[in-house]
Amino acid sequence: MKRLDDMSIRQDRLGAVDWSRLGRELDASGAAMIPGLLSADECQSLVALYTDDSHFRSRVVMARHGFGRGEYKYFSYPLPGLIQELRTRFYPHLAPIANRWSEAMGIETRYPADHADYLDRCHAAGQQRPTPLLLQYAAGDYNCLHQDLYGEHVFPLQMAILLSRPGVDFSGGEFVLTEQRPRMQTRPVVVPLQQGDAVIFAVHHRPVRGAKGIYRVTMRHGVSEVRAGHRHTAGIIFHDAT
Ligand SMILES: O=C(O)CCC(=O)C(=O)O
Ligand SMILES: [Fe+2]
Repeated sequence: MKRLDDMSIRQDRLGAVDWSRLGRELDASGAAMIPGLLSADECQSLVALYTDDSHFRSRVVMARHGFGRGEYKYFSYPLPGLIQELRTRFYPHLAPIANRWSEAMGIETRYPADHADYLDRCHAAGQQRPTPLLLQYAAGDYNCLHQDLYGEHVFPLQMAILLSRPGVDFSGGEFVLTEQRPRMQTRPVVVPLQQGDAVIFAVHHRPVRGAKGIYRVTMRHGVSEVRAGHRHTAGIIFHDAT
């Protein structure tokens, strides 16, 4: 297993991401998958970090807060190399989509091209604590539908990466999104992730073009019950927390 700080995502894997497809899928449904973003080795290295508390600022037991069942840990700064790299290298591709969404929804916020500049804005507003996290679920665990909001500043897209193998390490535990449309019933979406696959999705709102113009839908995400085994994920949120 490689040491995480020596790791850097292979250029070809980021180079292989079809950013225009990603943008089209996000515009159409509020979520887009990136198959095979991380190797099995990289996934295992991230899972192995979970038990080493020197990497984390806090641990949350979900049942204590009514969030579901299972637990997660927020990384501390400096982030492990791979997580830092994913966060800074994805952001510039997502900021134009975020800006397009702001404009479509009539929101004034615009996002700078570089993640460091966006973090400066969060930090100046008192959102200084890192939000990337690792989640761990055992049989019977689940994650209630939620939105990862941590203050006034919200970057409207986030990423989750499945680190475990469905059908081998765990069963059940599907990544779920819901979309609540004005005056309509809520639409569910299941994202069929394999180990190393990432999903980019809307944090809380996204614009949808309807017959009478653009309207705003509310998104939530969660995880259905894990039926057997253990499931790990990495979450990358682009705003920091108060
Ligand atoms: O475990 C998952 O797939 C969901 C993780 C999550 O809620 C997040 O990354 O924000
Ligand atoms: Fe989440």
